[in-house]
Amino acid sequence: MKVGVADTTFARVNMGAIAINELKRHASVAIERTTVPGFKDLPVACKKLIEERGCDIVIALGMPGGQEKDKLCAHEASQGLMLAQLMTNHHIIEVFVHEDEAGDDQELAWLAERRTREHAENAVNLVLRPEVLTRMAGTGQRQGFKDAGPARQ
Ligand SMILES: Cc1nc2c(=O)[nH]c(=O)nc-2n(C[C@H](O)[C@H](O)[C@H](O)CO)c1C
Repeated sequence: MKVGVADTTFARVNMGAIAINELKRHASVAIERTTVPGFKDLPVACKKLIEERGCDIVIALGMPGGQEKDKLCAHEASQGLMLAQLMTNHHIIEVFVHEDEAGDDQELAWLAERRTREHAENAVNLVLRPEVLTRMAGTGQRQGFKDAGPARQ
């Protein structure tokens, strides 16, 4: 199995390094990494990781800033990532941590690390152990902040 890790220089946390560290904790996988300036550059970077570097799945790591134009661009980048998935028929796990989700730098660093680690584990499970995800169906998992948990009647 080969996992692609695509991250950005715009992000204020080294999310790529965290993802690689977490991937190695869960499986013996080959890893291909690429770093681009910002999240709008991620879709083609992910497509190239799949088509040219043979990745089975890619983790796309980005950090939208707090301004309105950043949020609009994040939506566009997200659509690009979905298109890249459909064009390649491979999963690209989008891990975006919005700067304004956190109250301060410390919480931003914590959130980026938690969300990245949890999604790195999801990526391994999606390809190698899909039954693990099926066992967690409907359990209200969240990546980063606390899980929502299952709804009760
Ligand atoms: C407005 C803007 N906001 C962000 C952002 O919040 N996060 C991010 O990663 N990148 C941003 N960028 C840069 C674009 O994603 C891209 O790198 C440039 O437009 C060059 O293609 C832009 C242009």
